[in-house]
Amino acid sequence: MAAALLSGAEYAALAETIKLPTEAFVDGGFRPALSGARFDTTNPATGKLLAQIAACGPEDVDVAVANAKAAFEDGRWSKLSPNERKHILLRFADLLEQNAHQLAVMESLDSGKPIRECQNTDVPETIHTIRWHAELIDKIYDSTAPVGSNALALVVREAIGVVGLVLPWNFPLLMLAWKIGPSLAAGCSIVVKPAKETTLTALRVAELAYQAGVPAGVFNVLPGGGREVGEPLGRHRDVTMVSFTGSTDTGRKFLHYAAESNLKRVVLECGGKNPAVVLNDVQDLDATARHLVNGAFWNMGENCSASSRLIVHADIKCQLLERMEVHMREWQMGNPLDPDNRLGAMVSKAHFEKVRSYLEQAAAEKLTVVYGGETEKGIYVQPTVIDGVGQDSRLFQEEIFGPVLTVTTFTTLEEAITLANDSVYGLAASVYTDDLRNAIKLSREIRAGVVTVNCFGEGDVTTPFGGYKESGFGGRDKSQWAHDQYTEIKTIWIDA
Ligand SMILES: NC(=O)C1=CN([C@@H]2O[C@H](COP(=O)(O)OP(=O)(O)OC[C@H]3O[C@@H](n4cnc5c(N)ncnc54)[C@H](O)[C@@H]3O)[C@@H](O)[C@H]2O)C=CC1
Ligand code: BAL
Repeated sequence: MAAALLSGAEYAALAETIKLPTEAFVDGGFRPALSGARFDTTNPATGKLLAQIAACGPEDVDVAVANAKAAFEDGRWSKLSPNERKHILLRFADLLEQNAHQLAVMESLDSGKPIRECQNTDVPETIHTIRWHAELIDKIYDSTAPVGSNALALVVREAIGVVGLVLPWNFPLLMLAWKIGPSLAAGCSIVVKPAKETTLTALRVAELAYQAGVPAGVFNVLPGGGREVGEPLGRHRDVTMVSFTGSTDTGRKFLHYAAESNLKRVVLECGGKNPAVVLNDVQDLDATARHLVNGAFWNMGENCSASSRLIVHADIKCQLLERMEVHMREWQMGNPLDPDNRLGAMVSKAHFEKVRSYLEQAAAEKLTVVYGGETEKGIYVQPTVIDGVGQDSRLFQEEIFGPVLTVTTFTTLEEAITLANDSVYGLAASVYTDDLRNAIKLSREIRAGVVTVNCFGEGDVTTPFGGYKESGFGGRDKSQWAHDQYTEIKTIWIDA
């Protein structure tokens, strides 16, 4: 359950009093980068300096991985019984819950996300994810193979070893949870590399895990850049697996790092350009409009599964856009610490400029801006709907990762399927129809890892999340399938 929202004044007061973590977390304690280097982290909504954070490098990766490996090999975590790990992780979830307001404020300050989302979604989902994987771990059975009576063949799962978890900035807490939940439950030791833009909550979470009883060396966090920390982790020979969420371009690099080092397992959760297909049989246009607005603009569209391409039957486009406009008026934008706001700031000036460049591209292509289209204060982007976007437009093909929804029309179901699948990505899709046969056909024919019908979402912790095509590689986050990522399968054959 989410903790109750505070008032804007209470959040502002809390923001002033929180002691922000600034050091790397290695071997159970905070320590500066070995080089002594630091980088500035600012509040994107105000541009004000929040903290100067340890800027780790390859030498810090070596130390953290050595500690993680020592912890894995001596078994202080990996060889505890699943039940023992479960109890520590449940204590960890309780500590997260006790610090819910603090974590929500840190997340909002660091990323520009609206506090109401941090408090109502990111923090409670993070806690729920840790609890769910903790509860799962002592309920997964190993197997016996169907061999003859002269032997016993066991198929057992074992933790994969030292895992590098490389994170994006759009859901700093939740992506951390999706990866630490199953990896810690399985018994792995982990080295987390948060995005440089959003480091704070990962550091605090590691401290809370240690306080809950996760032993020193098991959960390490190294702030720093992709080149300085991400690449050395990806290339380290003692790292047996990397789980990554971020852009497809960077994901590709981890495959190179693995190929050029120790063939570590690589799991990638990358970009998306997700279609929302609306058929003209849909009865409840208002509910459809509400879901579409949520799908496109939740988290400012900084979401790999955002419904960013509306593919709508030509007959109902105008009515649908009118209904959507009504809902969009409810999405107030501004100070992320004001709980009335549903849209906050873009995560960084650089990302703001990227999103703005697509608004300029729309103008260059002479596309019709139906709603929004403006920026505010050099860091906010209005929720924007752009009509008449053809398949060849960059706006149709490229991941904008901002609050920009393109609109394209179709007249036949086959045309809708072709448009939906016309993407290098295949992460998520939504279909809106009251015809069950059409719902089944579209759900089956759209090449995406998650398809929602008459709603937008990513399922919950019980359902796997990951993509087809260039959206993903190697495994799934969430659900019992996430455990597959972090475990090896071993055969033990015993002759009679
Ligand atoms: N799938 C998703 O959820 C995300 C997608 N993106 C997409 O990527 C675009 C660019 O955002 P970025 O922050 O630049 O994403 P990114 O993919 O570069 O960053 C993700 C993580 O990879 C690390 N990294 C970056 N370069 C690396 C390298 N050469 N070797 C190892 N690690 C490296 C980063 O420090 C960060 O921790 C966004 O505009 C968006 O389109 C960004 C974040 C999340
Ligand atoms: N929406 C959760 C996955 C992601 O955006 O990275």
